[in-house]
Amino acid sequence: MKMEGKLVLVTGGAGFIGTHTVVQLLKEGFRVSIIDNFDNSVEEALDRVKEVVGPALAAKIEFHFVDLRNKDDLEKVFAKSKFDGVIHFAGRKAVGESVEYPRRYFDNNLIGTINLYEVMAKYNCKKMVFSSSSTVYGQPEKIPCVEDTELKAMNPYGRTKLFLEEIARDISQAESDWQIILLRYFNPVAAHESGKIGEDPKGIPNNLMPYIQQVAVGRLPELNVYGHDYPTRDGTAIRDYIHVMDLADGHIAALKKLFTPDFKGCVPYNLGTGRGTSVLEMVAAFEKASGKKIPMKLCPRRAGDATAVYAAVDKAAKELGWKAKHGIEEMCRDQWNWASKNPWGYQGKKA
Ligand SMILES: NC(=O)c1ccc[n+]([C@@H]2O[C@H](COP(=O)([O-])OP(=O)(O)OC[C@H]3O[C@@H](n4cnc5c(N)ncnc54)[C@H](O)[C@@H]3O)[C@@H](O)[C@H]2O)c1
Ligand SMILES: O=c1ccn([C@@H]2O[C@H](COP(=O)(O)OP(=O)(O)O[C@H]3O[C@H](CO)[C@H](O)[C@H](O)[C@H]3O)[C@@H](O)[C@H]2O)c(=O)[nH]1
Repeated sequence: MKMEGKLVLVTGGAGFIGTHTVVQLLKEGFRVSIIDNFDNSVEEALDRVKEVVGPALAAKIEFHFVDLRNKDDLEKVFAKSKFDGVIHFAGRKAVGESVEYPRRYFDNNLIGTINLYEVMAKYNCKKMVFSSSSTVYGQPEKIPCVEDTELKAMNPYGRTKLFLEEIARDISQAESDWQIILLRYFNPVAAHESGKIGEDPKGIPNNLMPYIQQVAVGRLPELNVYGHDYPTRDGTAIRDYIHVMDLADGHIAALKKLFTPDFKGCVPYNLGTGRGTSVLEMVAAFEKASGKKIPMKLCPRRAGDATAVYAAVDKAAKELGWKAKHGIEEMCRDQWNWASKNPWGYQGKKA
């Protein structure tokens, strides 16, 4: 299907998954309009995206410094351009922070998204790809997680994703002209093969791969392994890590699906590999890819962590024609390529 020239609004386009998806959208022929407030990102990330795609495709990007919670600013963006669809990444995503500051999460994730739906409706733009998360499966009783199992939130961040899924379902039930795809990401890792863009968390990382990366480059002394008494093959917890470029391609597949005449309503899809990897296996793969030793400390379990989570991948394969291509070795290779070229992230080491 020809996507040439279609204009997509990407909220949170300066963030980790957003930057990688913008690269793939441009390569696919889309024009891209980005909204971001740099709450968890920096302008340099967008300059790097332009470097990666080159000047001809870079000319197809426009950027709006807008906070989704400001509905008037959001309206101005919609008043200027007619969008063919929206990919909605913008939001806060740290579980621990959400437990400590729940209102921050309800304010940003809920109000921002509700504003977006209101303005999309007003400007008759009704195709949406929404960033959901495997967090909506809670502590899954059955793995692999299939899309139509009962959903459960374990913390305020997870609750915002669950509420926003429910809101999407309600809207599409009441107004049949909406077409919405909910993408439930498993554990996104790695970086673009160029090593020019990647994940650059502010402060001490919460997630495993950015933490390992910072140990490897000497920013942190050792990795705390949270839990070594899980009923798994080596005692550490199991997750479904997915290369961010596969994830980006999953968004292209979802967007294309929204442009097919037969697509109706609001449909969830898992984006994972279907394969589980333990913490120790991930560390070993990273050590091999980087040639760096990762010192580790075995620690008690982290509150709220599930033993094992991985995706059922058949639905996305069958209905979106999408499958993850990269394995753990390639994920670690590309993570290290980004880390070794940018040990202190986009902005270098602060004096
Ligand atoms: N990375 C993961 O592990 C993961 C897993 C599952 C789901 N998700 C979801 O995917 C989405 C993208 O995640 P990411 O890892 O790229 O996060 P990220 O923090 O790197 O990117 C989010 C971007 O949104 C922007 N933003 C936040 N609030 C905004 C607002 N009110 N207005 C405008 N811009 C705003 C931030 O500045 C940032 O650039 C999020 O919704 C997240 O919850 C991420
Ligand atoms: O320093 C660390 C960080 C993590 N882990 C372990 O590594 C595994 C993965 O942890 P992450 O924090 O990287 O990922 P989670 O699966 O806990 O959760 C992340 O991915 C989910 C999607 O599956 C949700 O989106 C959630 O919001 C997001 O934080 C867990 O067993 C965790 O205990 C460590 O041992 N040490």
